[in-house]
Amino acid sequence: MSAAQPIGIIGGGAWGTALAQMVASDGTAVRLWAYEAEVVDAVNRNHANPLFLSGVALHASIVATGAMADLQDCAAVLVVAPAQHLGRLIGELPDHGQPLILCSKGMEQGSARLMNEVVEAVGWSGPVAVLSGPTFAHEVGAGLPAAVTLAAQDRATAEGLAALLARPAFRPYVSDDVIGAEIGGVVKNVLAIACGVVEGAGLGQNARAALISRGFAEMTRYGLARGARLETLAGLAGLGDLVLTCSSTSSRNFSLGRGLGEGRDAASLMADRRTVAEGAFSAAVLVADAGARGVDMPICHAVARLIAGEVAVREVIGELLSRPLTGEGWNRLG
Ligand SMILES: NC(=O)c1ccc[n+]([C@@H]2O[C@H](COP(=O)([O-])OP(=O)(O)OC[C@H]3O[C@@H](n4cnc5c(N)ncnc54)[C@H](O)[C@@H]3O)[C@@H](O)[C@H]2O)c1
Ligand SMILES: O=P(O)(O)OC[C@H](O)CO
Repeated sequence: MSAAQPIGIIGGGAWGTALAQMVASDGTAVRLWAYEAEVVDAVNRNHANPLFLSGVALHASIVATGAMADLQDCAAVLVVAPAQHLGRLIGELPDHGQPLILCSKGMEQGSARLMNEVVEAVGWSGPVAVLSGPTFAHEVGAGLPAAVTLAAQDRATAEGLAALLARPAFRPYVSDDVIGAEIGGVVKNVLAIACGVVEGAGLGQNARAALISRGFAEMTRYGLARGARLETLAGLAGLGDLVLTCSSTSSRNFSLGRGLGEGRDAASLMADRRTVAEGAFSAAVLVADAGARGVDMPICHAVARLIAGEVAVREVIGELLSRPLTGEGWNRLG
């Protein structure tokens, strides 16, 4: 890794573009791979990405490309593609052992793989890290302060990448808990949909707070079952991101849930959007994987059924409220 080399980014959506802006804020050269030719064109001609991050004047050191080979000499590559496309895109990136920093928050449908497991299956030869935390793209793009978890199995790798990415308004906290950092992001997206439903159905703020607390218990049960550490789940990538995403209509997951709570159906809500609400793609595979591990996730299960159109909002709320009374501890399975 050398500071003189450019930093690569795969994904010209809101988050990839905001990260490009953050990295370039000290003059660092950034190569931004984007799927849409119109994004490549707008970044290179107008230093803007009106399709995904409007209103941000991008630094001139950000150069966009549609050719993955243009990222091969980068010091590190941030991977910010939607989770269902990540494996395919990394397979197109020339592998010279450069570090990958996974910034997507999702689980692969079919395989139930977390993003670091997808990369492992591709056979990437270099170090792999996960960057996750409470970070709305439009705020980071505007240069507002944010803190994230940056996790890699090898602590020296995490520290090196944290030094490469840290900026005055962007503060990575290093960790060696890759699984915990990923699970926080996956589960909070599903729970944010549930919180949106609570808002859309007008169930009140008490219900929202209860859902965040019981949702965190689900995140913790599942995370611990997969070997994550409690301190990670209670940190930026877990509870921190859960609180952010469950509290704001800036969240695409929350706003999808709000539409469901207002009585619209998932298929039409999803068809209406260009942006990705990862929780809609992760919910079913997450609860299936949790079930296979003997972990009960009733709120996430309710979201999966709503997304699939299997149940109406009123019905699912009635089911959740009529579950048998139980203890509050997060180590119990049910
Ligand atoms: N937006 C945020 O605030 C934010 C913050 C943290 C993490 N994330 C995560 O970052 C990831 C990317 O989200 P985003 O917000 O940057 O995206 P976005 O919702 O702004 O845009 C959609 C993205 O999907 C891409 N895309 C669509 N079809 C594609 C295809 N067939 N192949 C490859 N790419 C395709 C588009 O090019 C675009 O980059 C997600 O996993 C998300 O959870 C987002
Ligand atoms: O808009 P959302 O719901 O994808 O959330 C964006 C980020 O993950 C918040 O940290």
